[in-house]
Amino acid sequence: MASSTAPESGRAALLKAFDDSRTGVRGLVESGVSTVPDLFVHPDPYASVPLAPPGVSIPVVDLSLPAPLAAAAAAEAARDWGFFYLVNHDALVPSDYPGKALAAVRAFHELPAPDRAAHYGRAMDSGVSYFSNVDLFRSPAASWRDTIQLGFGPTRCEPERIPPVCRSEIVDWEAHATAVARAMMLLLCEGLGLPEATLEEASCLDGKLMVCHYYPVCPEPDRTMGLVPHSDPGVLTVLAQDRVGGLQVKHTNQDGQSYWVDAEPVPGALVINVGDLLQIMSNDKYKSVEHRVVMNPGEEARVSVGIFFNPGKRGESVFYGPLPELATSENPPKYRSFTMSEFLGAFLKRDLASKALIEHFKL
Ligand SMILES: O=C(O)CCC(=O)C(=O)O
Ligand SMILES: [Fe+2]
Repeated sequence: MASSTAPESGRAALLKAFDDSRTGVRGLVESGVSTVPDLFVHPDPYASVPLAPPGVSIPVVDLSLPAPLAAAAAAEAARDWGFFYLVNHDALVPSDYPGKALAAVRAFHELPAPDRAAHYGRAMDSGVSYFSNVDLFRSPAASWRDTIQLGFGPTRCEPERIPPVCRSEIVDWEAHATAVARAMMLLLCEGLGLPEATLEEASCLDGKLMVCHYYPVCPEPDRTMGLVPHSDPGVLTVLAQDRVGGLQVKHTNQDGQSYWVDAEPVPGALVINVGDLLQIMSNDKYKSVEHRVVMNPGEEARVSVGIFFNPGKRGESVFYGPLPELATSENPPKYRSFTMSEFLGAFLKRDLASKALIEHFKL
């Protein structure tokens, strides 16, 4: 591997060779790497912001509470943390999910290399792709992660393109997670004093991208990251994680101190988070916050499945911005309006890191 001072062209050639291997980071591990290759080395990945003191945790929203109480809890969590655990969602999610989907995704990523390689590629024409690092050719350092990505709206992927080993579980989970997202959007609207169908009527359940991540075991966990700090661009994310752990959420407390809080796996809990578009639509009432995935030092690879919910209406005459009810003369709009093609274009131009997307639309 090239040293970190290798000329840019050397790095580009190494990235291409890695991508051409078609087997992802899991393939590197299978080939027996005992160090993190330079392409994946992040300079001082864990330096900037300290870890939270023990006992600090993201809030919990209990769906078995009466609706007004659950709405108040969701609104408070979305305002103060941008993240929460959702528990007691058994009216919406069968008890064998999301476990069945997580196990099926693991089974895909642990298929023999040639079977995975057959699916590898970055094109999303069929709505399904398997690759390592969505921003591989744009980011300063690659991360220790492989992903199956699937579009479920506004155009739905061709189900027969989903690898058979995880096909039915992924399709089932998409339906269950959508039921959860609908319930969350109702609560979050209620928490803003809006008619409960406001977000759904703005088509926010109709654009869906699913990411099925696999974070292989890492020989030098302190030198790389699973996923760099970023905020999610969409409206709302529903995330299921297995029991390995590694997700961290940045939180600033009332004294203005920022730290990373472990979103440890909680059995029976989903993780829900606010995306940049919901921060914009809520005119900053709700916050989209940075999160990242650190490498776990253990002997087990981590699996997570996220679904990003976005507006499905993409026409050039459909504009998104602060909801009119929330942008008043006392509380003027903090963002300008834009079409989804402008929004997604701005998102695709950057690497994953930073919250620059929201700044781009700030008034
Ligand atoms: O793997 C995780 O826990 C987080 C994934 C995530 O933040 C993302 O895909 O945007
Ligand atoms: Fe994320």
